[in-house]
Amino acid sequence: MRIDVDAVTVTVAGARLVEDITLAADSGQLVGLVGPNGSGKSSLLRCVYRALRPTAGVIRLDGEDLHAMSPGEGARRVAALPQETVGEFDFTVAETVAMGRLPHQGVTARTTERDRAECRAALARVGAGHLADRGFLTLSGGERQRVLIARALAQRPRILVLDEPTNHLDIAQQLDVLALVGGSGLTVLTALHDLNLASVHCDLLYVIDHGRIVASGPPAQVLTPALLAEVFGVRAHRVRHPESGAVQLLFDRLPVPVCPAAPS
Ligand SMILES: Nc1ncnc2c1ncn2[C@@H]1O[C@H](COP(=O)(O)OP(=O)(O)OP(=O)(O)O)[C@@H](O)[C@H]1O
Repeated sequence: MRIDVDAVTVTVAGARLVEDITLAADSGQLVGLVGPNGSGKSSLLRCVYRALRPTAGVIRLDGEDLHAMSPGEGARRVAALPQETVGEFDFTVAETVAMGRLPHQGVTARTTERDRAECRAALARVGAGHLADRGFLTLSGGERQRVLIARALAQRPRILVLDEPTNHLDIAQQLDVLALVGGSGLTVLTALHDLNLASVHCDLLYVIDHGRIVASGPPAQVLTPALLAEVFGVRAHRVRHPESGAVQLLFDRLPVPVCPAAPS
């Protein structure tokens, strides 16, 4: 399923968080959103998983206005892994993943054998089948992250929205999660801070700065030293991965400009 974000602006309490953003992810693409802290990545993603409504602009899924859909219709198409998911209640892992099936259940919310099978399969895909009976709140950060990805997969969406999915994960798990979502066949829109992971795994990158898209394209075209200096304030050296040939980056901090002293 294709997603088109068309001229989306988000204003909250007079603050413009996202300004006139247009981007697209084609069916099956893994599209990365990169940008400094506070640049607006989460705010844009929140619009795509409908935690926020754009102040202007429209988001379309295969041409249909996402925000005109019912909550159930939206949830059968888009699943999300928000940046920080705070669970107050001590559900088991199996119960947590089962919440992903709610959009497929009628008003009775009756769990079927198919729901249970989908949940078991989703947990197995993220290598967390053995955690099914554990309390969610007893899990490590990395285990929680995998369970929440399983919940999103159990939802059987067409589009997956991930906000920093590699947070809390060790390096092997980071690589596994991105390979998993990249090979899922779903259209994936993800915020990522690790530009080297983004370079290897994303088909397309959008760079966001101060709420606006400032560059877009295939990673090797986008991640240039000039752009990284301007947007992130770092000096980047590009090297090629010796086996895959993918662009990888080594960083130095650029000197932070010193503000001239105010006249006394
Ligand atoms: N509800 C809100 N009210 C006011 N300002 C907000 C609100 N939500 C976010 N912001 C501000 O909007 C800006 C963009 O925040 P956002 O979380 O979208 O950035 P981000 O790129 O995801 O950042 P990070 O990489 O640190 O997660 C920040 O300055 C943030 O403080």
